[in-house]
Amino acid sequence: MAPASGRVLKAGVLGATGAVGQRFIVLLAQNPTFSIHALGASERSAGKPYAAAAKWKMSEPIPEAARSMAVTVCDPAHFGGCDVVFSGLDASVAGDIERAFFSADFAVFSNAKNFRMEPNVPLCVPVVNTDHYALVAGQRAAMGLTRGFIVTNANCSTSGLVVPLKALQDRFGPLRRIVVTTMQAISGAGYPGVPSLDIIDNVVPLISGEEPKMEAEVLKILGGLSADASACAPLADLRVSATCNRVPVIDGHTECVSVEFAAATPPSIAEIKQCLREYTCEAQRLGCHSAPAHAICVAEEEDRPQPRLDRGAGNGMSVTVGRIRECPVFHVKFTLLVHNTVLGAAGSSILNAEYAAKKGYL
Ligand SMILES: NC(=O)C1=CN([C@@H]2O[C@H](COP(=O)(O)OP(=O)(O)OC[C@H]3O[C@@H](n4cnc5c(N)ncnc54)[C@H](OP(=O)(O)O)[C@@H]3O)[C@@H](O)[C@H]2O)C=CC1
Ligand SMILES: N[C@@H](CC(=O)OP(=O)(O)O)C(=O)O
Repeated sequence: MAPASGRVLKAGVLGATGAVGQRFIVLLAQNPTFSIHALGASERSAGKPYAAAAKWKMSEPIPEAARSMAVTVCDPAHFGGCDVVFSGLDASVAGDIERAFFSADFAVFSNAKNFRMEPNVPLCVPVVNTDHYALVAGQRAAMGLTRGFIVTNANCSTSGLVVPLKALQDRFGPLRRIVVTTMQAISGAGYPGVPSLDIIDNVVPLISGEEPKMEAEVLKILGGLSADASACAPLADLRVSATCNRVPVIDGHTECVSVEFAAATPPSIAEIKQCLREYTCEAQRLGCHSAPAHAICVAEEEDRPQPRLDRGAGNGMSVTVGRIRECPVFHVKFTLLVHNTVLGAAGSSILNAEYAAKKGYL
């Protein structure tokens, strides 16, 4: 995809050495819209070549474009010339560092939780709610910025969940109640993450802070904006209950979902499957490079989706939905799979930035 400006955009990556940062490097090195221009991490990594600073965990080799680039601290002064800055920073430092970058007029695309629930910050899953970019104008006006803004992407489990929910909401009207139980991969906890003695041969029924995040983020993403587009307007009538578990899978979060529609007569299972198959989004229609051909892949096999078999769907940008069947308590239940570091993290940030480029925000 050529950006609106027709030139390749220079990208900086904050937190470039971490689990999400490494995924950014792999994806950006293959992306025609961006070139890798600057890499930032902590004082521990600063001054080292990227290959020495990152404990590389991707199955792809370290891209040549980044291998010998020097890592710097995350100071805007080191990111001059960047058209866009992607953040895979640890949440303990992301707030102050990301604020410093957008205050310095950089366009920031963040994976961290710190700004997600700010009313004037788009919490954008790029195959779901790119209409929330309308908030950017007010953000710039409020802060006196000309080029800078911040767009966040969602928690990795939220990112998968909202895709089929958006398709169902658009076609069949408001949803009333959602119950979701996740089985989340260990890469979601970053590196070194969960100790091996905790996770091998085991399931851990707690991911601290995850459940309230999911429950709140869904309402913001599926909601609208205020009439003057200055703030988001989260859904008020949808109730979401999440239970989150850590399982011994490397990549790919699996989620069991039950949905109740607000309508008295719910759609049939056949109508629901057709709706999910037919779902398309604006990023696809604009021809953004990272937009998957199918935002939702409907699996007909009775034992799918599975993380090892389905996490690569759409290069990690599709959500696979299977086991779609009637729910004796709510209306429908299904199982979905999302690649947590692609659509659930770096891939969404990159598609968000491709969308921003197409729409003239960059
Ligand atoms: N993993 C996932 O599936 C998802 C993660 N996220 C979010 O993305 C972010 C990154 O997660 P993840 O990659 O898993 O985490 P990691 O712990 O693997 O990586 C954290 C990164 O932050 C850097 N960092 C830590 N402290 C500092 C500091 N003081 N100054 C500058 N940089 C610092 C680290 O650099 P160094 O190597 O030098 O220490 C590293 O690059 C988090 O906010 C996380 O919540 C969101 C969705 C999904
Ligand atoms: N907590 C998620 C990953 C993550 O970091 O999410 P968040 O950015 O919402 O804190 C997981 O462990 O799988």
